[in-house]
Amino acid sequence: MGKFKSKKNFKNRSKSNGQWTQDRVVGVLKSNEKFFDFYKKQGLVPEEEWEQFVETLKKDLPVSFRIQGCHKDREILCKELEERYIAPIAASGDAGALEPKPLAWYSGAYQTPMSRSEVRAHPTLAALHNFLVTEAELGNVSRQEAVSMIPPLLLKPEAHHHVLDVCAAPGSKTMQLIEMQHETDPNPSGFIIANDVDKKRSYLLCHQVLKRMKSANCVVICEDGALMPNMRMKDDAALRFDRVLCDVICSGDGTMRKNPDIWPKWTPQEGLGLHKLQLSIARKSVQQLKVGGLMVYSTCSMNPMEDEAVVAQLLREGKGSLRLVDAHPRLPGLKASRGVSTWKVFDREMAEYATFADVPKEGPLVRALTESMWPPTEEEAKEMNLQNVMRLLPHQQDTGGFFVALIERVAEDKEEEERRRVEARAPAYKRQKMFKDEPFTFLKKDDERWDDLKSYYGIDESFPYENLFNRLIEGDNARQLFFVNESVKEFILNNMKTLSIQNAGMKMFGRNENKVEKVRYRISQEGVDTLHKYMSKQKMQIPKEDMLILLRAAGKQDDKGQKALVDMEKFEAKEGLRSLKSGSVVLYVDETRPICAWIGQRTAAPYIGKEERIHHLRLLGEDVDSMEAIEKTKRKQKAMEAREAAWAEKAKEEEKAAVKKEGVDVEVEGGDEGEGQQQVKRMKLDESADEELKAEDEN
Ligand SMILES: C[S@@+](CC[C@H](N)C(=O)[O-])C[C@H]1O[C@@H](n2cnc3c(N)ncnc32)[C@H](O)[C@@H]1O
Repeated sequence: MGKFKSKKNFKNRSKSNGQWTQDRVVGVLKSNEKFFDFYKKQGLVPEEEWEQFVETLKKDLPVSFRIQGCHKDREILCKELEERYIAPIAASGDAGALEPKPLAWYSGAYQTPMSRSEVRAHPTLAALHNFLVTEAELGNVSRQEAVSMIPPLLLKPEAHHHVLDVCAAPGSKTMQLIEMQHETDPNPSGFIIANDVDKKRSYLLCHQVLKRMKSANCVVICEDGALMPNMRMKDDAALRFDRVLCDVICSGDGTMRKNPDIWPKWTPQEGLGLHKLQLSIARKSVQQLKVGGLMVYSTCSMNPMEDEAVVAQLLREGKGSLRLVDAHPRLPGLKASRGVSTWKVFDREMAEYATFADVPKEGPLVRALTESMWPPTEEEAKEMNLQNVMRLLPHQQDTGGFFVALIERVAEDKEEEERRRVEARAPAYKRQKMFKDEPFTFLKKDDERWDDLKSYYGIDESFPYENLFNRLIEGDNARQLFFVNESVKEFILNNMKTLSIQNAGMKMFGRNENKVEKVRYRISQEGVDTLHKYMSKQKMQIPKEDMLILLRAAGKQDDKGQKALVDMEKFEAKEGLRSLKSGSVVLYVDETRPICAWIGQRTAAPYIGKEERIHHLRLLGEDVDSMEAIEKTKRKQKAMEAREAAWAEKAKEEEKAAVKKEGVDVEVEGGDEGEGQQQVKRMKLDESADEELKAEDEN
């Protein structure tokens, strides 16, 4: 349906009242008769709102974002955003440039009616866009779809809570949960277990969530949420969670504004096909909840098959142990429809089946459909209170479509308890996972590495060094040391034999490759905020002007393309700096904002990434617009090169496939592909997948 062959036909845009509308984008016709028929018949959208519903779905998704709730410089960032980036847009008088406005229901969150590509391309919004990109890379800003911010807000995790995020990648909600745990306590005693069944996506959680959030209380695991092994804490005590987020895989018909290719593909079959999987993930997830604990079940689909039908079956199976909490009063200012207790079941061709008994007993349908897909009886509906859930329709506040249910466990699930008791009696080897990961080795009391670090950096005895770990049995040679809080350590030690734990916490030290230095590890910027408070050596306050010299130079390169080192003579504090040992140091103007650096006898250089450098310069009052513009150009160039390389690779593959098809044995230039070439190819494919996931993560 609706695919256009020529690129010329791709765009058919018009602009009215300062708002873009699009009927077709990148070859996709934004229309689908089955979709319209299905949603009209479900009656989820009031008749008088139908036109507006459809019109909104056809528009590109507006850009929304929020400033990290627990960031120590949140107020400065909010002020910068308001005064430096938003106010000029409002003052520009440009009718096509619409400034972001605060969301009524979430402090620190904003939305502009403009789409991502419009914001990126509009000159008046260029500085804002660059600000968002830099700060999002550091986790200080989250470029997250507005409705996707709702589940963590309903869960409201507290600092001491144990939280499980069952389907976590790419991780925007995990980041929000981590943030919320840190809002009342900078060192929360609880933890967040972020899980995803997909290995690659769980790596993404490690690379983006753990790295960006710099938190000691998050663990990434890779398990099937529908078969999640039971988890334990000290003394073999069963681990039950205070909060569970079950943001399941879904048909995503609420994301059509962002993913227009869903339009032609959509049929009722998508929802039917996912219902069983969603139910099995949700069923296992709700079993992880302690009495009094809360679970959010959410989807970015508006289809009752994936939404109310799953929730209703959970309640039915819960036999009174679960209660549906009214989510609506918890977020005043948010417009949402209430859930429904009746809906219709259609097959792929839109044939309706009034009851499960009406499904033909022969043929594929009887295997595909289950009784749980049908609405509850009147009697059941009275008990279930499905009106308590939220359905967010795109036209209600110019967002994507979304569904959220807030479920409380009010009593133990007796059958589940019995299952767990039987399982606990099984011999330990039967409970172990099939594949072994690198073990987590925590530093011990007599660990030489700790003595080394303690004396070199003057780290106070009160620092919980036994919460540092590496991923090798013979730890002495480990490349990195990570730091976690006490409860994460307990979790890892009690579950690493049965769970596939990918990584945890923040990187605090990286191995020193420079043989001249007298210490094995240098300090990593990710861990410096936590560590520097315990340090008495290799740390120094410097004047603001010195810090500016250091950070400005960090972006420059010398003639040979090497990072430029700053001549020590340029610093006002040169005498003090020379009194430190050559190597890894922590420098600051204001002690709340330390940065890692390296000093030698004659030169110095910061040990931080480019975004971190821009961020620190911004906080020191420097105008960073031109630096961010340069970074944007570099990103564009890199993306273009990656695209060209991918096309070249694809063309080569196609050529090879065509030749093979003709039965001709061709010799690839330079001979057969060796293992090395194949490995490079695999790495390239991995990188391009990473880029795709990254793009998905950024709205
Ligand atoms: C809607 S996305 C989650 C989005 C995420 N919560 C966020 O806010 O960034 C669904 C995720 O579920 C994962 N998934 C699919 N089946 C799963 C299963 N059986 N167990 C755990 N995760 C699963 C997918 O890999 C996907 O990353």
